[in-house]
Amino acid sequence: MADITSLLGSIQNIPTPFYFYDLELLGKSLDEVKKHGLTKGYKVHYAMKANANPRILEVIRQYHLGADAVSANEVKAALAAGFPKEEIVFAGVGKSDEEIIVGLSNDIFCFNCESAQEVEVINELAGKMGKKAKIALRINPNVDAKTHHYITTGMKENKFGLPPKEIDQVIDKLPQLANIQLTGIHFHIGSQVTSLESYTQLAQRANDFNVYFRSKGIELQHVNVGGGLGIDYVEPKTNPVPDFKSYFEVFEKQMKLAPGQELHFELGRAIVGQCGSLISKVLYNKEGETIKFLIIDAGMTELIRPALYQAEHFIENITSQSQAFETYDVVGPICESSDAFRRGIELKQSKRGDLLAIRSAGAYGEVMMSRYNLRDNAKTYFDVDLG
Ligand SMILES: Cc1ncc(COP(=O)(O)O)c(C=O)c1O
Ligand SMILES: N[C@@H](CCCC[NH3+])C(=O)O
Repeated sequence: MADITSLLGSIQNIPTPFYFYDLELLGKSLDEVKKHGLTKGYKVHYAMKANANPRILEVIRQYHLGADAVSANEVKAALAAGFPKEEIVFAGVGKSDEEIIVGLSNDIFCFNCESAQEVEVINELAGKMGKKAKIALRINPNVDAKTHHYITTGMKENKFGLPPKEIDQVIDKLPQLANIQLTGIHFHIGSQVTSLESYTQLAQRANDFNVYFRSKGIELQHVNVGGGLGIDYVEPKTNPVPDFKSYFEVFEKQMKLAPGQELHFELGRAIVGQCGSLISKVLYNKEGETIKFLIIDAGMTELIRPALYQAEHFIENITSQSQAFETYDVVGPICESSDAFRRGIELKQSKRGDLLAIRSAGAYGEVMMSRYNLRDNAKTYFDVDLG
């Protein structure tokens, strides 16, 4: 495996902090997606919001995944990376008219719609352009994803998906919407989901809705069960590839599709999460009354997940020669108290100049960087270019 620890000789002069991507590991995850998902005839649209680095997109495209975009710019980035237009889904709770027009002009596969009003707006814009837009309705399945409350999306009352009362409203209106073709239904229960039981419930709810639409005379071409499969943030080195086999098996066992109906997925984090590490240098050791701080040169500007969701990423000192361990709070340089990566963790004794690897940073890392404090964006490096 082309991990950063085998490339230390090549990275000594790279300015920190930087993102390091292990494309070999990315390939291993994609091999599993292919083996347990694609070969069963499932369509997987990669959720680009997790990581839209062009090199990452290029690798993912080689495995013939489609793209799940949530902005016009993501649609454009998918096209630029070579994803065929008929394999691009455009999702998102608040698509602007301009963004919808980008999707329509490019004849993308489908818009995942999240309100009755959005369906009408797409119909109107498509009409003006002389097009027929394919849509899927995102339905709120009311399934508890048992994940952080900031990233659970499928419960009864939240901004995502159609509230149940709007489903019939859309179905009843369909005959008047001449520029809309309803081709599917869509669900997504949340992110970093580790309970397969939640997916079993989702599959059962998806079956119920599938039957309901058929009872209304609507033959759906696809059922999209979203993404959200979680990764192991605690022991990323033991479990570098998520258990795609068990994940896809849940749907294989549970889904009752009509003949010819396709099953679609939108995975992001599970595909790219473990292949990225944020590499940062120790700037200072500071001793409080009881706490030993390691002040490092990466902060919430490079990886916001700990500050935003109290997420805990595995951290290791990859250059220390010491055999002794110490307990540290690893904190960033930003003027915010929440700018802390981990508190009270054991690391090899660390000193100014040592390099730390913050693991599992391939998803929602680089894409969520900010320039707060006018910091420069971290650059990205790939295993295949080093060593
Ligand atoms: C609608 C939708 N689809 C797919 C995803 C991808 O999720 P994940 O990266 O957790 O697989 C998300 C993000 O949670 C989402 O909101
Ligand atoms: N950005 C979040 C997840 C949100 C997923 C997008 N719907 C994270 O880092 O975990």
